[in-house]
Amino acid sequence: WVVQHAWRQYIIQKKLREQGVRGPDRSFWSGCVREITQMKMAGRQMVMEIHSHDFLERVVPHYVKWASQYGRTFVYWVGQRPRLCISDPELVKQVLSNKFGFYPKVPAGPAFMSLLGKGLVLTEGAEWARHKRVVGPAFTTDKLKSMTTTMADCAKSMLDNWQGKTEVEASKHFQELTADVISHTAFGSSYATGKEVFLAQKQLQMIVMASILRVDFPFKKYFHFLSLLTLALSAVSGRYLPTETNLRRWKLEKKMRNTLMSIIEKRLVSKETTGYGNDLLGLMMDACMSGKQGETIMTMDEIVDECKTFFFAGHETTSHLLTWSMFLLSIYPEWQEKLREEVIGECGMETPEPDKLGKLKLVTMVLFESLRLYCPVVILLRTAYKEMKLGSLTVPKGVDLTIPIAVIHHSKEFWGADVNEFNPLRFENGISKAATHPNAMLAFSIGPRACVGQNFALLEAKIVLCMILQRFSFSLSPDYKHMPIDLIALQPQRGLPVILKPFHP
Ligand code: HEM
Repeated sequence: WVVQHAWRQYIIQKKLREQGVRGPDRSFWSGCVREITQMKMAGRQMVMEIHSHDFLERVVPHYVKWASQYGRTFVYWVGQRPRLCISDPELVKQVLSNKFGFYPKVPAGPAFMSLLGKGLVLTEGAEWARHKRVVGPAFTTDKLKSMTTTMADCAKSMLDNWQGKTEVEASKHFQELTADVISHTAFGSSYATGKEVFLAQKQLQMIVMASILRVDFPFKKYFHFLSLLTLALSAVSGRYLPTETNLRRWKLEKKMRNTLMSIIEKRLVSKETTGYGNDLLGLMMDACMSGKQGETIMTMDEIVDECKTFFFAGHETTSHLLTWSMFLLSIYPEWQEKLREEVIGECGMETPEPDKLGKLKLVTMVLFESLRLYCPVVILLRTAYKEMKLGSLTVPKGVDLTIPIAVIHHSKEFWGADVNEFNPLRFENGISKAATHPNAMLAFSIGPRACVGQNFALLEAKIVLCMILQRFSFSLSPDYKHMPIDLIALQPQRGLPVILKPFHP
């Protein structure tokens, strides 16, 4: 096994080197993981100036260092796996737009699998297409419009809670709000039971995050000598041994599954009288049962996994979009004013209606600029299913491809000299004209695997921002520390404390 791996690594490295692709030194077992961890740990000590949006040295220091040493396309190793970093949007487009599945996602580890299940995010090929047929219809424009009132109601209860307060930790409130929205829109009247699933998933996520941050080898200090043994042990204990963490994980997984199954079974019983319901779950169940000749398109277990996927993919990312937008509007009060004027001009002090939301051009531009500067998803990973031609490169089979979204979003080459400045007007003529390459904006990814929930997220963020602007003016608290960190998604390491003042027109 060792010889086979060593040979494979040698061949891949040789093929890439012959094409001029270079990269840092690596150890056979851990690749470049130690160096990456050290650089990231050092990055985490940095506190940035509030108006500086160039967080790459802090969040992805290894890309900055290696791109400056080896050029924009370089190779590094994570354990046994080679990762080819590509940050040219033309190459990125070729990878993400491939319709034949030649660049599938890198297989998820057991921790992510337990968080998301085999839902839309983690499936491939025919299985993915089957899921997409069921999930896609739940996100059409009409279906989204019908969710506007629910979203506004959830935002209203958060803002009622802000009433009378002079300071709030906004990121915490946004996490609760987006969880509320997804629980309501996914489960409608079964919202309270649905929220239990969400709470279990949150705890599961803590376990996953802890395992990402902790390099947990039993004999860490003898790592060099016992690396094979320790890797094998940690792989086995990570998955199968009844360690304290695994026991907690299994218990939470069971709780999530049982709760979701009970909601689904109730819907099956009430189908004859009330139908499956008009929420995301109901729409999925409807699409699922309406196959040709009554055939079932997805099993109950698959619907359970899809619900987990919505929760996970749908609430964290959107809450960070809201957090970073609020941060930016706090430090650029002139933009806060412009947006308030636009919102009040279109919607007055009323709850925003779907047709009015479409007219809020400045709000949309600010959300895009926020997604560009502080993209919640920092990198995408794919793998070459077979030897592939990519631009002038031949990518050997089995090489993983890293697409560093944050690096592309902060590249002068595509966004111009003001790349690290907050300039929403760059989106005046739409996303495809904002940069020198039409696909330089990758916050929701592109191609067949692009985010299915992007319109949901933008709608929710618009409604919430509008309602905040109608009721409050806000600025950063002196306690805020500008420390963006990538913990599954990009977020402020110490939250976002903001000072609130009631707004009266
Ligand atoms: C600001 C908010 C959001 C951002 C920045 C975001 C970003 C992304 C990105 C970059 C991907 C591609 C991941 C990859 O290829 O590895 C993705 C996929 C996905 N997102 Fe989102 N997302 C957001 C909100 C949502 C919401 C609200 C939902 C659902 C309610 C959602 C559901 C999904 C799903 C199911 C996929 C997988 C699609 C597929 O593979 O076909 N996302 N998202």
